[in-house]
Amino acid sequence: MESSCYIGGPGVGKGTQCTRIAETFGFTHLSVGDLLRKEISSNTEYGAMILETITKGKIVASEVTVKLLKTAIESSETDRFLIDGFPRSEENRVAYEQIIGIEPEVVLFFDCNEEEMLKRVLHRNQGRVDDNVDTTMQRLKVFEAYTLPVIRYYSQKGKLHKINAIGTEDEIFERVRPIFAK
Ligand SMILES: Nc1ncnc2c1ncn2[C@@H]1O[C@H](COP(=O)(O)OP(=O)(O)OP(=O)(O)O)[C@@H](O)[C@H]1O
Ligand SMILES: O=c1ccn([C@@H]2O[C@H](COP(=O)(O)O)[C@@H](O)[C@H]2O)c(=O)[nH]1
Ligand SMILES: [Mg+2]
Repeated sequence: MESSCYIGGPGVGKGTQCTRIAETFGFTHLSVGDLLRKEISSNTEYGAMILETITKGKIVASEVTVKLLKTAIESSETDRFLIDGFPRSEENRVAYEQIIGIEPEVVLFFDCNEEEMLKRVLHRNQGRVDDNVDTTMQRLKVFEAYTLPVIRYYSQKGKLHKINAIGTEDEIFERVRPIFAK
């Protein structure tokens, strides 16, 4: 199995770029946020807890997210994955590595200022419960407190690619392309 992870603040453009990377380089795109939203819309045992956590901009317990990821990976016919929006905390990272049993080959960190991220979230228009100022401010705090340590970890391991996420979608994709076009 081959995998790469994509992290960055709210609305920075992870999903947008992941879609293009997956299409261009033949990966299966797994968005952990989408897996969680599916649990809400399917009213599963975790649905209510996930809705509350997402609405507050907090991080869902690793046991739930890793379980969802494991099921998605095991039910896929491919073995090349692109994991969008995960790991969001050191706890997530350790749980993933223990349960799935491997580390991602590369980790992309999309970097952008908070003002632009907020603007992108508020213009998204997809009816997401977390696309509002209060939740986004909370998500930015969670990102600093819990996700930055993950970024530091992968940077120390030499796996991190920091991508400047300011510019057009095409410009950003051209910054990503050389990582995979080997
Ligand atoms: N380079 C860009 N410039 C301007 N807007 C962009 C850019 N890339 C993506 N967007 C837009 O910003 C919004 C957020 O993008 P996207 O959903 O890809 O972000 P995300 O990082 O996955 O966010 P989240 O973590 O909240 O899921 C979307 O409306 C998208 O069309
Ligand atoms: O690993 C994860 C991924 C997501 N969440 C929760 O979902 C929302 C939205 O996630 P997106 O990746 O931006 O779609 C996020 O704010 C978290 O509340 C999570 O807990 N763990
Ligand atoms: Mg997304």
